[in-house]
Amino acid sequence: MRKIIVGSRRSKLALTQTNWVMDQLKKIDPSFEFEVKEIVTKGDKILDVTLSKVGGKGLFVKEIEQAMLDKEIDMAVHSMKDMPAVLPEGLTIGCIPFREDHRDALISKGHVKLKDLKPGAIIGTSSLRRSAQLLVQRPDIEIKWIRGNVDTRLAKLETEEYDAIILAAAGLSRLGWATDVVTEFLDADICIPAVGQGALSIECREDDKELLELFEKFTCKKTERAVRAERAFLQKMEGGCQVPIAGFARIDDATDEVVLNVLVASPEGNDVFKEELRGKNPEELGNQAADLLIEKGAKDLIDKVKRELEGQ
Ligand SMILES: NCc1[nH]cc(CCC(=O)O)c1CC(=O)O
Repeated sequence: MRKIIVGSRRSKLALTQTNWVMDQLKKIDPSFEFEVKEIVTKGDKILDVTLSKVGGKGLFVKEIEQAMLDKEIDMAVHSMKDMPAVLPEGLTIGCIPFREDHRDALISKGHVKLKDLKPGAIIGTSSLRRSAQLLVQRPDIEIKWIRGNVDTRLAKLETEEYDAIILAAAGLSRLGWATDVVTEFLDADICIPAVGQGALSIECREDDKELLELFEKFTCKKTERAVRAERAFLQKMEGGCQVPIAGFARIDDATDEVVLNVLVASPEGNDVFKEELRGKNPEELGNQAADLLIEKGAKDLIDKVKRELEGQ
């Protein structure tokens, strides 16, 4: 019997996801034992600054990865969308389980839909991706940054001046919120999700054969293929948090192709580069999608936003 130490952030969402994965793995092979080790990451300590200004995605993941390399922990469960495009040497995403809801959800006071919100309505989000795409639909609304975990944000909708907030549907359901809190699920034609949104990433050391063998039985091949296309796109696009970038792929069962929707936009939603591509090979498709956006001018946009940030 091998005891696996599972590193997790201390947030309710992280612990819920981690415990769920541990239960599932235990069911698949009862000869493994699992124990959680909580790790407080930099991203959890910084609560009052926009994430993009303090170093983006990696913040939630880096310290957990270091603990894995140091063998203090054996594996970790992350929200796929929090994973940087490139992993440190020696670690691998050993398992991508079945992805449930990939969509963003609008939650508004009085259940008013996006198209019916009054002009000047205040929407809470701290995601450039969400704000840019909302502004494309509704240039007359106002975006106000909001921070905190999912439950905190829902509380702020009640107590602060927000008319609506946007959250990932997957996070809500994992935390036990019934779908009726959601006013409107936003489909990819309105708001393309973040790369990996709704999916989980189970990370371990590359040479941990035993765990990798176990993970194989918990992998969802379709989700894995889709996420590989999304992440290839992300990597090629060099997307940090500074520029709104979105990518979502699904499998078309009729043709067995990966269908990838991607977007790069200016923060205000004035310039939008958006494409849908299909193909058999996920990595090729992701690269192709990035090349296409770059050719259309998305790279200039990214460089411009980077220069503006550096000049600040
Ligand atoms: N930004 C933080 C974050 N990281 C993962 C989720 C949960 C959903 C998911 O796994 O994609 C959330 C909450 C949210 O965006 O509403």
